[in-house]
Amino acid sequence: MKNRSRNSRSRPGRRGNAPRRDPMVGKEVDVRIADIGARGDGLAETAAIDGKSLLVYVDNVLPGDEVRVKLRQKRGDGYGAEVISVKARPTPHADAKCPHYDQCGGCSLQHLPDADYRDWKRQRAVQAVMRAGISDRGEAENLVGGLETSPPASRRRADFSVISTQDGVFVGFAERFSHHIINVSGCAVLLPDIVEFRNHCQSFLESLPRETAAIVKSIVINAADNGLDVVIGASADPDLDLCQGLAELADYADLARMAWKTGDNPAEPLAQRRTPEIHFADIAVPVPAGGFLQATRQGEEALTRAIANALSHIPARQVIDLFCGIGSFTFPLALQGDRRRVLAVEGDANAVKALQYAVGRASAPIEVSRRDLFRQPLDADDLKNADVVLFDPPRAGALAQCEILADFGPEWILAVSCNPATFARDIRLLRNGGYELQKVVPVDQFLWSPHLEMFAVLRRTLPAAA
Ligand SMILES: C[S@@+](CC[C@H](N)C(=O)[O-])C[C@H]1O[C@@H](n2cnc3c(N)ncnc32)[C@H](O)[C@@H]1O
Repeated sequence: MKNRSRNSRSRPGRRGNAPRRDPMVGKEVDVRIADIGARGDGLAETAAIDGKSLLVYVDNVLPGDEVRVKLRQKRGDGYGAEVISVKARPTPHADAKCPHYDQCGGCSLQHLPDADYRDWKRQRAVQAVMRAGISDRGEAENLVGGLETSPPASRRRADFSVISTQDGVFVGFAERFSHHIINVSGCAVLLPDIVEFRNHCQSFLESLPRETAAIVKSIVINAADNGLDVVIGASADPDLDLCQGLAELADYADLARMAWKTGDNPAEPLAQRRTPEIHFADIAVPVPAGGFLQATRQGEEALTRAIANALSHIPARQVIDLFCGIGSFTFPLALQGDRRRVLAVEGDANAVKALQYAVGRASAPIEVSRRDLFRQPLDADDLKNADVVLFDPPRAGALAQCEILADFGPEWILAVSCNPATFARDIRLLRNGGYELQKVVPVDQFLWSPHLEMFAVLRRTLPAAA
């Protein structure tokens, strides 16, 4: 059953200005899939239509597939398109691992045979290295190591959207090609505890009057080491009955904590049995409500291992950990292998507070600083005593900081990135400043999706600016 959201209704008063319908939308064409693009869709070129061939992006296909497609919506320089019929599939598609695969917009690459999937992901890293300026494919291939993949059922964070309509309650992810939310009562990538709690939430919301359930808009779940940490996002505050019902649900599911967040207000705890904690290098760190965690424990371990391997060749006493969050890498940097002094820098107040608390309890050689690294990156003076800088920015990358590192960075830089596009831009900047890219490790924490994390080692080969 579809959920009808306000977004999908036509808006009165705008009809007179409605844009003209694109005459290409709805056309049916035959295509042969040439490749899988960066967002995971099949890429194909149509035969000439009105004298011009078009690029189409097709979901759920493999290179070599011959399919008839219907053009849906304009997308960049081409059109998104939907398969109407299949003429040939020279490579058999892999069986879907998830019951919602046909509908869910989440992990769209389950139909790739495993070896092809792994190769496609690794090639995303090779392409990013080439976009960073290493144009020789052989050289780029040599720099990129094997893909580190997380297993199914290991994702420890879920951001579910929630919508309650006359057709029912929907707690899940957006459907492919639409804003409709589908119920994901089973999920091949999430930890089973998260899926089970999602199912409890749906039943609970279905038991409420519709206008009460309708204030709930999202459910964010982090799996801490000692239980689930849940934040319910809503458009209004809960009344006493709802608070009571939710506290009972939290108790029944043995959650570590449940919090409520109205609009942009801070999350307020509704029920807490234990402070949610996560361990880095055996140090327990309290997890802020809805705070950032690496998506899987295995992914975090792969990145930590890659950092440790790099540092085993680098004599480093002073390390700067930029965009450090609650310290996934900070504690291993300070406490594993050679002990090092670490300056850990982060913009989010809750993350800084949690990290400071854990550093104090562990008496670790770590100084924590809160700073907006987009507006106020570390300058030459801040960087002068560092042997190594590690950075792990959000998807936007670390442009402002890399501009300064290119001129004044230390001998070694370790870069972690969750976005191949900004990774390429930032690494290019550093290379132009005199760094050599020595190694890249691709880390797959988002199984069967186009997302990819990368770790890179860079060494200065030209002197820093005076
Ligand atoms: C990809 S996470 C990495 C966190 C940490 N390294 C880890 O592995 O857990 C990016 C971090 O950058 C922080 N961040 C985002 N924008 C920032 C900014 N402008 N200045 C400083 N930190 C920022 C986020 O709060 C988040 O903790």
